[in-house]
Amino acid sequence: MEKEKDMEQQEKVVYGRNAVLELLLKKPDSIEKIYFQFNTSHPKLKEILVSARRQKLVTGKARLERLSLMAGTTKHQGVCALVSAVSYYTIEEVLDKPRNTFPLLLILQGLEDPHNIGAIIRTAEAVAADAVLLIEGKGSPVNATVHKASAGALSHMRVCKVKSLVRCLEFLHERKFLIIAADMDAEINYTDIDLTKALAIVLGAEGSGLAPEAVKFCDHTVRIPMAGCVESLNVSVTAGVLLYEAMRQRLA
Ligand SMILES: C[S@@+](CC[C@H](N)C(=O)[O-])C[C@H]1O[C@@H](n2cnc3c(N)ncnc32)[C@H](O)[C@@H]1O
Repeated sequence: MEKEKDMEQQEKVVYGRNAVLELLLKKPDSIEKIYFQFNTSHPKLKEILVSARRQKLVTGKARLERLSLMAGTTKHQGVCALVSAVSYYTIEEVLDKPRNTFPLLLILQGLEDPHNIGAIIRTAEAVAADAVLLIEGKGSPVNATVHKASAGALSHMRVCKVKSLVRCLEFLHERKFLIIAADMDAEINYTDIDLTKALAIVLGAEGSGLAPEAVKFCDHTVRIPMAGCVESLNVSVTAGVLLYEAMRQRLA
């Protein structure tokens, strides 16, 4: 209970019809969830609901009262938005000011578990990667659990939210990036690839794995060999192995 309360305090709540609508129109990327009081028929609430559904923002009403209390008011006018504290970057912004001569990017393709995302951001920061990219509308948003699991790394690591995986990969190809996708069934061993040039690593989701378009638009799929009985590694462990191999090669 204490832990849950602590997590909630790291989240920001925006309440009221005009404020939420404004946010939906101007900064929809910053919204994690919108909570409604469905028994109201105010036209602006309907407008918010339609827009929220169009933008695939999950809605619910269970926590509305609690959120409005956190916001310090009960005058929520029937709607509250939970806003992430993270400011997302564009890939162009990242590449205009790269951290590395040959940038190193991680693309998380719809990861559902915020603990994994946080752990990956932590490792990405440990190797001074340039950015972690998320796909809009796929997987978990950057929420309080991600913040916590990143152990502060989120304040240093740039996070981008891209609209389309395919367009992102095409863009990176144009910028001469080598794109590899981590796949336990791949033929190429991850140590057999030169990871020293501009590099983007695509990681698949915990349950569904890599999307076919990730495989189609990457240069290589690579495997981390496994000797035991399990079918795959945890995705954050995969990220750690690949990022440290990239760092090892770059420092050699
Ligand atoms: C838990 S796995 C996904 C397992 C999923 N059930 C499947 O069938 O693809 C999550 C992601 O971690 C990466 N991964 C896990 N084990 C790997 C390995 N041995 N080699 C390369 N990538 C791996 C892949 O990107 C995979 O999509």
